[in-house]
Amino acid sequence: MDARERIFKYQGLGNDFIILDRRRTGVDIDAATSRWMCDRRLGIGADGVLAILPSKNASARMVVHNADGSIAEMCGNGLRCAVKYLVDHSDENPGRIDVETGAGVLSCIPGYGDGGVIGVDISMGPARLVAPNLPSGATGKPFLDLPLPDHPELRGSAVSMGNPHLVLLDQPLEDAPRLGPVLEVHPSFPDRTNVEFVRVESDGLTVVVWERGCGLTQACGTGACASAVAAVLAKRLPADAWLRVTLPGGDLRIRVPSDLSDIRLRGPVAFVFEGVVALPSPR
Ligand SMILES: N[C@H](CCC[C@H](N)C(=O)O)C(=O)O
Repeated sequence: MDARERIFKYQGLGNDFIILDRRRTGVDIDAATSRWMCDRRLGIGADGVLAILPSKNASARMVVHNADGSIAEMCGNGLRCAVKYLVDHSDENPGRIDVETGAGVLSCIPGYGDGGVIGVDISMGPARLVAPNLPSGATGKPFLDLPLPDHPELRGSAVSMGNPHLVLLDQPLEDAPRLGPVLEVHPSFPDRTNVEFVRVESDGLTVVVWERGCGLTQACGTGACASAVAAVLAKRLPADAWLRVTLPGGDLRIRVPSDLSDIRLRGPVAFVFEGVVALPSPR
């Protein structure tokens, strides 16, 4: 019989994740297993799986598996879920938890309420305008023009939060289902990309995200950060201020320092359920 193990479902603004705690064995899951787990009909259902593994440099290491089985460097909503899970399963209420991610070791500050951790404030590290997972032409310019078959040339901002983002300021939000899948696989991005459709408002942003490896999601933490960075670079919103970013699932708060050195992300998180699943042993 396949090995049975406990799984935990958490969500941040409706961006939902299955957590697998593999700190004892250090064994991650493969792409086929994460695809099955995320399948909302044949499996458990989620935008992704977060494997919690041992770390030499932090309390734990988080590996982000997208619903299509691909691995992402970083996930802002997922990290809030992982931090709540770690506190829920410890005897303390720490003031800070460091977690190792594909974007480095990130410091997280849990916010406590009646139900334990109800929100997390993350120092997301730097936003990068030049990175191996961004277009080679993205030489630190805030904008790049993307040739697209049968679409007027799009002007977007390529921003890496560890994972790649193409931010389209003032692109109609309703274009996301049509243009998102086309831009996700734009050849300028070596490892595909997340795509943000952004309406800039006087006091913040409204954003719809087509996520790499997931499609449309209710919220995207790194996407909210990348969108705020693009708006600050374009001088449409102020640096060094907490900005509202409204997504279909609700609001996140983002703070972009003028040097882009450490982007701050603040938002809610919730436990959904715990279960037992028979996972195929790793092939
Ligand atoms: N699909 C993303 C990872 C999840 C990011 C998102 N859920 C967040 O909260 O940052 C990628 O392939 O880069």
